Amino acid sequence: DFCLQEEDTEAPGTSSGHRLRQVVPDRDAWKEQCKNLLNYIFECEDSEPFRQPVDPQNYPDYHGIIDTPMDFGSVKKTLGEDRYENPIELCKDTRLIFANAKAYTPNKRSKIYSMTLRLSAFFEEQIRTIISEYKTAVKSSDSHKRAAVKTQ
Ligand SMILES: COCCNC(=O)N1CCN(C(=O)c2ccco2)CC1
Repeated sequence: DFCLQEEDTEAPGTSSGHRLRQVVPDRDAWKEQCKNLLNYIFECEDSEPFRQPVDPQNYPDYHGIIDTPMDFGSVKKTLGEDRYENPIELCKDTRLIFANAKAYTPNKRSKIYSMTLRLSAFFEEQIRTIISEYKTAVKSSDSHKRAAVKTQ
């Protein structure tokens, strides 16, 4: 892992001349990665029933069965408004979309429910790397903080 050398705590380009270029994992990269993943999901036909909230006019029993409705439009809006702290929170909301469809569907062969099976398989494949890289970046930035404290 990366740790700060003595000279790294000084301002860049100090009297010590050139400095080693630091490669530090970016702990904010997950946001753009999730934006791109959501855009791809929005392009998928399978996401069509899940891009906006259910209209109770069309499904009067929906809100009696589903306690916490969720849809990809809401997830995208929350992300865009910086109301997710990390990709784990976004993953939790997205899994709610799939769990709601499984809870509401009258049977597991329904068209709408079958769309969530393909969509969730794809989402889980993609989000695992985003979360893994985020957790690595957080660990690395924590070690940077510990190293910096040591040098003070
Ligand atoms: C064009 O989209 C409008 C908003 N969505 C919507 O009305 N839905 C999506 C949620 N939903 C189900 O998960 C479901 C499972 C089995 C039958 O339905 C009910 C239908």
